[in-house]
Amino acid sequence: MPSRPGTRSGLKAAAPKAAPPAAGSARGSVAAADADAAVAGGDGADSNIRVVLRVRPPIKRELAKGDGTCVQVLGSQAVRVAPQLSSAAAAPAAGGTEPHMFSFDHVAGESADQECIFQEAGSLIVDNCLAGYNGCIFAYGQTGSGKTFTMMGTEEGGGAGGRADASRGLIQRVFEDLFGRLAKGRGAKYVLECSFLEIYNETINDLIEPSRSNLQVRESAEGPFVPGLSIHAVQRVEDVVALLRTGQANRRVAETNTNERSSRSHSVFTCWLQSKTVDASGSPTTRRARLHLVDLAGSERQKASGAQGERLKEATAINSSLSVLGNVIMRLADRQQGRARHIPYRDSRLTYLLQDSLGGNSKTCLVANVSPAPVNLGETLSTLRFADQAKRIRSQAVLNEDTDDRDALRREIKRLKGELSAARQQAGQGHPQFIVRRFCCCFLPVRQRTQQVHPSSSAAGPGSTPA
Ligand SMILES: Nc1ncnc2c1ncn2[C@@H]1O[C@H](COP(=O)(O)OP(=O)(O)OP(=O)(O)O)[C@@H](O)[C@H]1O
Repeated sequence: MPSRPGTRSGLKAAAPKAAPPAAGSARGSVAAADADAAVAGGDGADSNIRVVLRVRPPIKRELAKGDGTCVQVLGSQAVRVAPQLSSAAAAPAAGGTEPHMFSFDHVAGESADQECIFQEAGSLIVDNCLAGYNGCIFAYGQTGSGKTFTMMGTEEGGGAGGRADASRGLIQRVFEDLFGRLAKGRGAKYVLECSFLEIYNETINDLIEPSRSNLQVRESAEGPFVPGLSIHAVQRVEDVVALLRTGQANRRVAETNTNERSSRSHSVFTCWLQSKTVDASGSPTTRRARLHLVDLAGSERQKASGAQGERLKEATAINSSLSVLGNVIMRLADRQQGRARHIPYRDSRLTYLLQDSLGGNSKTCLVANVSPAPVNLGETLSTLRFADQAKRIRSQAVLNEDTDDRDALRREIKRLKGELSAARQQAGQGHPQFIVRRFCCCFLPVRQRTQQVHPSSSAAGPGSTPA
């Protein structure tokens, strides 16, 4: 089983409701992790958060207004933002203020398709995951900037389903790549399990089994986890798509002035992978990785979104948790420059749950989404500043790998056999009690030794602490 706190705490892996695994077993024994590919993948333990910027095309409403654009993509890594830039003209319009320049690992313009975003944001994370590193991809940006489009694709319910559909999202593509790579393996085994939750008004709810609501975050040696969350074994991409559909259907979505289908909660799709490979000499290696795929709710200005009542309450919770996220990122970036900083992870459920992915044991990629419309200039600049700070954060991912060193085991067996044969020889010369004592002294704690080998001994009285 993958090393995940839910398993260790005794939580049983729930059977996937939407897509039962192939008959008999929850384990993926049909395919194998390709050890060579897994080892070759990954980019080492230390790396900065990778930042990919995606500028979505103008939507109908924005085109109808005819305001042009405020974002200009300059090559594959730079972007310029100014109050009014037409996509044809490079210079800011007359009276425009100084443009703001930003650079990122990759900048995807309006024409970039979903596959391009997968190649830039997902592919390396899959490499790292197979190599045994935890990973996280999170989509950030103002409401209506394209986060859900990026992560889930267009079809309602998550992922477009058909593999030929070009609009399927990043999460589906990550699993297509992952399963494809696992299937190329030779003889090794893997186990893949997933969960899907939302953080709505600071409450954690299970998106696959909605009766599991108001869940808590706990910490374990392997990072934060959510006890009580249902966990589902998956064996093929279709299982993942079914989970995404079920979860998206249960996620809170509502119409606002700025987005017809605005996500009112943060969603976190998590998968745990454990793969076991055997090298040419017969030595097995087990690798584990946890991958968070996060579609954040978008920041919104009350005036623009027209939120009232329940919508306003949601917007306030969204904005406040995003503000904690911004604060965490700012402080982590400060810390990178040598300034001592307390990181307020516990100020929101989102940052508490994702603390490992933000400043710790994870390979993380941020997909920052922006709208090109001049009316969104303020929000676009704020997203770009957030992304600019995120790219300065360096995480130290830990390789989750166990290698059984057969040679070492053989040497140990040989040594123990030698000791046993020496003890036998001595036994021929001494009293049998001596052998029993010698054996017990090796394997029992002092107190038990005293009581079992010398039941009448008073050297260790009741209540005394073993040495
Ligand atoms: N790259 C893109 N190409 C075409 N259409 C896009 C693209 N990105 C977003 N859209 C469209 O823009 C609209 C808003 O996108 P989406 O719902 O993904 O935004 P969001 O950031 O998730 O918003 P919210 O935070 O309110 O949930 C949708 O109609 C979506 O189809």
